[in-house]
Amino acid sequence: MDDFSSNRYYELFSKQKLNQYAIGSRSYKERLKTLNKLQVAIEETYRVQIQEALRKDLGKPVVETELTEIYAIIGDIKYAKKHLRQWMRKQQVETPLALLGSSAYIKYEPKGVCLIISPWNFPFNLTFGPLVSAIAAGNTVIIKPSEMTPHSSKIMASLIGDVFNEDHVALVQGEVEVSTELLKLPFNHIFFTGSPHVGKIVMKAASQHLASVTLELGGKSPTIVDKTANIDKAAKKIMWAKFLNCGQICVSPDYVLIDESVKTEFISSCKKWLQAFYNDNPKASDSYGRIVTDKHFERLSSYLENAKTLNAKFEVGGKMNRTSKYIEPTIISGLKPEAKLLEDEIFGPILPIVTYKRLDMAMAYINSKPRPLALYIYSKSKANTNTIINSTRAGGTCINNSILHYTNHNLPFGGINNSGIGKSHGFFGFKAFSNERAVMKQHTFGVTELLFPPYTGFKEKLARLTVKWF
Ligand SMILES: NC(=O)c1ccc[n+]([C@@H]2O[C@H](COP(=O)([O-])OP(=O)(O)OC[C@H]3O[C@@H](n4cnc5c(N)ncnc54)[C@H](O)[C@@H]3O)[C@@H](O)[C@H]2O)c1
Repeated sequence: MDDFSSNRYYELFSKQKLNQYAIGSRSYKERLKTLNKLQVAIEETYRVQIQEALRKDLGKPVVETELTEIYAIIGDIKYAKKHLRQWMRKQQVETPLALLGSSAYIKYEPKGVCLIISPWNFPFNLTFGPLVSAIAAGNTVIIKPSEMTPHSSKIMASLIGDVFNEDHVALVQGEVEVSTELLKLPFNHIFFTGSPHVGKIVMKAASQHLASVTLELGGKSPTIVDKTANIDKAAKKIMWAKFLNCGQICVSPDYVLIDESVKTEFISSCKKWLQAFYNDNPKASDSYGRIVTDKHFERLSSYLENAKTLNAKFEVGGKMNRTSKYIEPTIISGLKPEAKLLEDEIFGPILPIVTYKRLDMAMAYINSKPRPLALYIYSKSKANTNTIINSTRAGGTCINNSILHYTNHNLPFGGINNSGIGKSHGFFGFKAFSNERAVMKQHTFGVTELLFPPYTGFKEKLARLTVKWF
């Protein structure tokens, strides 16, 4: 249901604006208490409701919900709780000789009133993940989840209402108009997760108030499989990663670039693993999801039509059912460069296979496209792996696996240019929602005072000395 009223948003925003200093000055222990409250609500009170909502919105199997939504958020909360005291501490920095008699530190202070706009593919994970960073950093927050997963949004609204006062954290539901109205408000920081297309709209709106932004976007994440790779293991991991959440993951392997000499072996291993994962019948399998909306189903089926028109080879799958929004795990080779599957981010259970003759050709292909969020490498060769990493650019990379770099809280998560701006997770998320305030304190007489006007010949010599020696 749309919660659409610009006055209501202005009121909410104003309440949070007034309250931000009280929230921001809460102690470590108080922030910890808030994180604990959120953890209990997710882990205990709402756990079953979260599972049910995701089953209704995305046909998500319970195991996937547990791992990719509940475990992911609880992991974020636990990590933040473990490190928060240290993150909140003043970070002392060195003092250069020229500033003798002073000391300095960095204070991570809350940015203020923040907006989180989240997508539908992991509705809980991608809403609560940034929220954990935002509240750990001491901000107030307005959240706008995706309209495409209404059951999840409803549960999140209820959970947020239970845990927070609305002058600290509030959730508003609705479609594009709601985001548009919210984006008119002078937020201190906007954290957006979604498509590059909408990311540009968000950045433009943010520029009106010079709000800082974190943009977690998408794009085509390539997977290179070279001829030294363990082909069977690579196929197993890629089949898992590609068809998890029906391919509707920002870091899903979008397409495979494979040495032409190992393509046949790879495809036959892929077939074997798909049969094993889904008992040779994904449609009847509890382990396989569905496409989120009719619109996305139509988009994906148009890609398959386009591939057929261009005489591509369907190595696996291709069957669809409009009513249940089912698309079979599908692998396609022999695509012409102009195929839609090689142009748009797929975000669905279709895997194009592109062959290369030489590794440098694979890298040139990747570098001819916008910079990806993730680049995966399957190889036993250290030299090949290093060459690929050094000759390409990507938000993140996983070697001999896919997706899992996302789950390590010690790594920054985010894209580069078209795939995103800024980083999240762990300390990087805390930093995204903090202003790094530079504080310098003069204790005694400062050397710089010797250089105050009037500028005598002695001071000129002193200035030269400073440039030379300090
Ligand atoms: N980098 C990441 O962490 C990450 C994670 C998940 C998804 N994604 C990306 O998100 C995309 C899929 O998600 P989606 O379809 O929900 O993305 P989307 O960009 O269509 O929507 C994301 C959010 O923006 C809002 N929105 C849509 N149009 C808007 C507009 N014109 N103005 C303001 N707000 C608007 C939506 O209501 C939703 O809440 C893919 O590109 C995927 O790669 C990125």
